[in-house]
Amino acid sequence: MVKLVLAEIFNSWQGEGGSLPGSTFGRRQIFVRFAGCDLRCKWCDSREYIDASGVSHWRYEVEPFTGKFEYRQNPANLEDVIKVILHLDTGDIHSISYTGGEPTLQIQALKTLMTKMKELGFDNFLETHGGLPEAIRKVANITDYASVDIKDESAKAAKNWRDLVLREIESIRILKKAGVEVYAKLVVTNETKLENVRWYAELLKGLAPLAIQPKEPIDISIARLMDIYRVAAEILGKKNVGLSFQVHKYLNVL
Ligand SMILES: C[S@@+](CC[C@H](N)C(=O)[O-])C[C@H]1O[C@@H](n2cnc3c(N)ncnc32)[C@H](O)[C@@H]1O
Ligand SMILES: Nc1nc2[nH]cc(C(=O)O)c2c(=O)[nH]1
Ligand code: SF4
Ligand SMILES: [Mg+2]
Repeated sequence: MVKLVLAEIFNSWQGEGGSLPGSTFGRRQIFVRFAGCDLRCKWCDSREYIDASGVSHWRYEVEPFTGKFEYRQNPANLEDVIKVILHLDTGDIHSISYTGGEPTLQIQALKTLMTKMKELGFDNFLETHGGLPEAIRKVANITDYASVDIKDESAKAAKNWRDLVLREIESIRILKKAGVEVYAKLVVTNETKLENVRWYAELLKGLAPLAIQPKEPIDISIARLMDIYRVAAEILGKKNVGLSFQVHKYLNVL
């Protein structure tokens, strides 16, 4: 039987991605948040879920936006997960979002769930750090949309940060080749270096658009954000860069 180590399932609006192609910002989604991550971004807002061994239960919304949850023990059964997703289907669901933690760490279970959701008529949106291109390859042909983070040096996500960025680019290449609508997301901080932004933009040129997302809570200055944007646009082209904010946090929804 297929098992998944999950954190939560809920129904909301996609709050990130801005207006770039590949973004599903503002669309209704059912979010499936996987537990466990192999990176340690210093500003991660899902920190309580990145050590999977500490996530004994997953929770699911009883009804959308009620704030009422029920809890089940991990690992979850695929059948229960599908039942919960279908119960949360409000009839206006654009796509199912797989996030985390890092969903691609449980690639076999993720692939089974994504395949099942396609069979049930849903589109798949993958939110990933992209650091595992070999895993990405296994789900590329059942993914409709993907947001792949490029981890900035200031995130201090991993020891070999440059290698991580190159793997993220490789994941984007694999997704694009499979026909996925993919964009890259860069979370920027007041420590983000312009020379690094130039490097990411060179790597992404001709490959995917870039959403620049200020780290929350926002402390980067507007002047700095403008500099980062301009440097990226000079290399990627004016139409291939945009801002993204975590709008769900302003709405106070999940
Ligand atoms: C929690 S991560 C899970 C998916 C995957 N592990 C990743 O990092 O892409 C979901 C998204 O939230 C973003 N994020 C997490 N914490 C953030 C923060 N404090 N400010 C802005 N974006 C944040 C991540 O960069 C990522 O794009
Ligand atoms: N509404 C909403 N939009 C989101 N976009 C990315 C999210 C994530 O944590 O992956 C997220 C999330 O947790 N909630
Ligand atoms: S990769 Fe994603 S889940 Fe993992 S620590 Fe970074 S932001 Fe959090
Ligand atoms: Mg989030």
